Amino acid sequence: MEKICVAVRLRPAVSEDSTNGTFWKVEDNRITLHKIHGTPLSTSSYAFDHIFDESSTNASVYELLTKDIILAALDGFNGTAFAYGQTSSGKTFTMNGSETDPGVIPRAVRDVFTKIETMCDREFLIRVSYMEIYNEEINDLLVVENQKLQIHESLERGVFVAGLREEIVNNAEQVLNLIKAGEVNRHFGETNMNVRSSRSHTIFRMVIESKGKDYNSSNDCSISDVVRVSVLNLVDLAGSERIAKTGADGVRLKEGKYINKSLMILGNVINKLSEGLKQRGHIPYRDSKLTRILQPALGGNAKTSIICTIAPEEVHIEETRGTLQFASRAKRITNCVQVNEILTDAALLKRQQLEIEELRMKLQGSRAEVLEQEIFKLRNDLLKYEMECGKLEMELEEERKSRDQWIREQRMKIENSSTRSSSECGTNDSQVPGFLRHGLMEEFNDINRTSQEDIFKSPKAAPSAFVTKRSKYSPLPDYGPLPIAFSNVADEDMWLKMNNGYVADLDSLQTTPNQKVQSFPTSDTTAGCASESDKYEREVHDLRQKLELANERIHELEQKHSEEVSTSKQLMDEHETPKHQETQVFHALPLKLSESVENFKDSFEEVLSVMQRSASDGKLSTTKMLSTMSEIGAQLFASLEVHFALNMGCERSSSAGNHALIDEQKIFHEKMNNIITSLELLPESSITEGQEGKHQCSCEHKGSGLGEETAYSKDLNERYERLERDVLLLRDERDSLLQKFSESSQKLAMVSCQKENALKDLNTEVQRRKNLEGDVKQFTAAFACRQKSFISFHNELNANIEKFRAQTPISLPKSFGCQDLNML
Ligand SMILES: Nc1ncnc2c1ncn2[C@@H]1O[C@H](COP(=O)(O)OP(=O)(O)OP(=O)(O)O)[C@@H](O)[C@H]1O
Repeated sequence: MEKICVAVRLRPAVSEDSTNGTFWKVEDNRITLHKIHGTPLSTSSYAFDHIFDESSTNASVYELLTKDIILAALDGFNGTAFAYGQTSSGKTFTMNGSETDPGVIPRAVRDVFTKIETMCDREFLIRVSYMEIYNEEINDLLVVENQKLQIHESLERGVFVAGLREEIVNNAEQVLNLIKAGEVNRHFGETNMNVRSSRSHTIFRMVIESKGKDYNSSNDCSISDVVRVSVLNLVDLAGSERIAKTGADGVRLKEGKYINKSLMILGNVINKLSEGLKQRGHIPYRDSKLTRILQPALGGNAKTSIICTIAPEEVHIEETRGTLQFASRAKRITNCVQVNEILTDAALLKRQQLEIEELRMKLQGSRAEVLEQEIFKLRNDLLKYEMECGKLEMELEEERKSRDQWIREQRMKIENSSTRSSSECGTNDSQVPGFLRHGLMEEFNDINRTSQEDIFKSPKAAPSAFVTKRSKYSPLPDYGPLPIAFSNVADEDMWLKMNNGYVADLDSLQTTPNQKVQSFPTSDTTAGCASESDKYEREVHDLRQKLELANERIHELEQKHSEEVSTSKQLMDEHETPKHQETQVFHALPLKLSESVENFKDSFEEVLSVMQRSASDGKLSTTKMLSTMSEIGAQLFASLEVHFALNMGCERSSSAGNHALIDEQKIFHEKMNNIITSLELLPESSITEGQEGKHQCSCEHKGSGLGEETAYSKDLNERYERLERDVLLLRDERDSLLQKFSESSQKLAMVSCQKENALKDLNTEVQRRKNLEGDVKQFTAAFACRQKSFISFHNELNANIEKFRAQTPISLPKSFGCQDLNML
């Protein structure tokens, strides 16, 4: 990565009164706007790689800024140098120069050829072209007829102008003459700012090709076979202009618009490139022909330098600031520079031959490595598969055991029953009817045999569902029993043998169980292949049988799972019912309590109304009233207490609880009725007594009656307060019940959640088993696939070697393989 080199050149002032208020002052690599006789303006201070003041010469600009790029171009690096600035700021003067002070381009041309002469060890081929971009059209300055040329891009040449004349040149004079000729065709025009203003951007291009002179005939790729190609662009841009200042109209105006537009796009590209790599996004190179052609120089593979020319006049201060800001942004751009080397056909051939040789050397080792890796992979696969088989075998063993157990039980039962029937009927075995004796004994002998022998051989008869189920594994009686240990079967040797000899189509076995394994003998099939083939066929069948067993097992597990699911559901339902009842009770409890209170309230009101009546009739003495009230209160609270206790105790809606409540209600009613009756049946005497007493009292103690009433109301207040407290207590009680209810609901939810998790686990287990089954199938398929690929690889290799032997004049050793051919 390399930063673009940016310099600023201040042209000498062209008018006397240019420094009235401010002036640009150059100090080392910094340029600052100063006030006349005053301080520098810190906001207008810029630093660059180089700053050339008014007294600078083109020679110094070239030496410091461009020479390195020109020399690097001779070493194969792309290079670009361009001048940027407002109109009349000295771009053309810098690039082309004058008779006395040649500019960058003539100096570069001379330097190129001077340097070439010193590079005796290399041969150079230099082609030059000269073009302009005028009103966004590319014209060839060396051939007037070549107008409106198009830009193309190719992998080999990158971005290029199609149809542009490229002149092969041998010396500097030749090039300078071509430039001179091209200058004639260039568009210049007069504006208020510049009598000879460039109306187009010009690009002088040198394509420098070189290769080493010494030729080394050894096998190594000689440096003379490597060609360096670099492109050197020396660009004189048209200057940005303010129409008000240039006074352009008509053609000049149109030109000015094109110039400004393309410079604006150049500014955009520079802006984008000056942003960080992450932020920059799309770079609009294609928005103008200028940026498209300069694309490699801007953020691409080129060493680039920019000379920004500025005018010192105060009147141009804004344009100068603009140019300096452009230069500041350009300073942040980095290019990725590398030598451009291409190979001649001979070099390519040599390099490829070397590579082939290297590969050939490696081949022996690499082939073995590849095979080893393959074997290692297969071994791993086999290990996995063996583990799976081991698992299946264990399951199978369990099945066997359970079946044997079942058979033993059945045998015992039969034996018992036959003993019973013999003793009951007074017969012995010989007396059992032949068909029965034969049937039973035959059947269980068969079962016994089946349990002891190969489980894949079906019993002759099917005495139970269990054996019937197992009998479906029987249609392969031709094959031997399962190998004792599967790990002994498929090993590295087996793979090697198989790949040397034949291949079994396991895919077809997968779909058509009864089909025989097909083998494909090759030219070097050995006699032992047939027996090997049989062995592998058997193994494949065994594997298939194991797979089927696994399927069966999975099926059983699924059944178990579904049974468990249904059991769980049942449990859930059972759990739900009491929960529902509980919920109902909890909801009903406050209602019941309020019902009870309501009932008591009715009874109490009834008694109170009787008492009020009696009191107003004068039937009831205060003492009696008080004692009756106390009695009623005591009864009421006692009954309420009982009610609450019953409601709480019997909240699970037991009918006994309800009956007790009703009974308690009845008792209370009876008591109240008794009180009412006793009040209504008060003897007249007592009333009179009471009245007299009352009268007496009123006469004798006028004030004491008032005292009684006050005590009475006080008593009532107290009772009222007590009742209120009780109501509060009841409310608290109700709240705590509700609290308990919500806690219980939460617990219930937790239990349900646990239940669901258990169900999920069960499902996962089933899924896992299914996946396992899939894996086993996949492995079987991969097994077959690998066999095929080994055979085809072998055949292809042989064919390629034969083909190559026939085609190539180079005699190759026998070990030369197909990889060498691919490389070629
Ligand atoms: N460093 C310099 N020393 C002496 N004269 C200069 C210098 N720079 C520019 N000039 C003079 O200033 C005038 C304008 O310069 P030039 O034509 O190079 O400007 P330009 O930037 O190319 O303008 P345009 O963009 O319009 O083509 C010319 O007469 C040129 O000789």
